[in-house]
Amino acid sequence: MSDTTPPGMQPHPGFSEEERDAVYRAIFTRRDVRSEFLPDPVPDEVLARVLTAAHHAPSVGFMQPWDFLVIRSPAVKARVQALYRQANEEAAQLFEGEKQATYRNLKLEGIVEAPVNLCITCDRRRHGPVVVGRTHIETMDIFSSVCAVQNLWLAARAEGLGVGWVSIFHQDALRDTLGIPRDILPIAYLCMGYVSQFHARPELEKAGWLSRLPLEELLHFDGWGGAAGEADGALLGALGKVGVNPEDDRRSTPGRR
Ligand SMILES: Cc1cc2c(cc1C)N(C[C@H](O)[C@H](O)[C@H](O)COP(=O)(O)O)c1[nH]c(=O)[nH]c(=O)c1N2
Repeated sequence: MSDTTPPGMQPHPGFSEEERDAVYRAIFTRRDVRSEFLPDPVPDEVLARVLTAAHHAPSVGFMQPWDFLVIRSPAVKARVQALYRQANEEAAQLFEGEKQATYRNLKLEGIVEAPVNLCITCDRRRHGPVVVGRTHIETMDIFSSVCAVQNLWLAARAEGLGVGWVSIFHQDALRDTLGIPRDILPIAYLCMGYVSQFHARPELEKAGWLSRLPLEELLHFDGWGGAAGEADGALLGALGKVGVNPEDDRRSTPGRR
């Protein structure tokens, strides 16, 4: 197979069925984790793999605008958690009545329990003001850093590691606490570690906050609001057959394989 591969090209574009299924399994079983972290340390080889996966994300103009802060110090984590608590109190006030009570019952971070915290940033000036692909939409650098977050999140899931994204912070306060320069944007604060188990469905869905929207209702054909034509019927039929994730919570996937 590789005999005919031209230099600089990959030997074969396809995945075996098993490899393909493993990718989808990582996607469909990835969860935002807040409560199930175990204290077990994350081996450096594993951390190196998920960070390298993040660094191999796509980026506008190959800008690679990210940096990765690896936070393991309990003192730093405690300071970050204090920022979260203050912001979360402000957040709770934004909801009224029963919704506020439900909000207050949600656990929305695992900063101290997770053995590793990561902050992924975006250097908006990396490689100068003109970047291929970012000439008209300036926020493309931010989107690129988010791609790194997603790569890391999926790689972590494949490693049996849970990741929780915490975004309830004043951005400047987070910057100051972590010594991040003013011109660098903190994109994601992530809590990561091995977990006792992964929830089968998003926790916000389990808590009755919101549920997954039907994908069919989010599809538009040949323009915004475009209805499905005859040619689109097979796609709509196929959507219903995609095996995703057991809806049954009892079948939550074990953290370690
Ligand atoms: C940009 C961004 C920001 C946040 C999140 C996600 C993303 C993409 N999520 C996680 C979010 O609640 C979760 O992804 C959804 O509820 C769907 O659940 P699963 O990720 O499928 O488990 C999240 N979760 C949380 O507990 N505290 C938070 O501050 C945030 N912030």
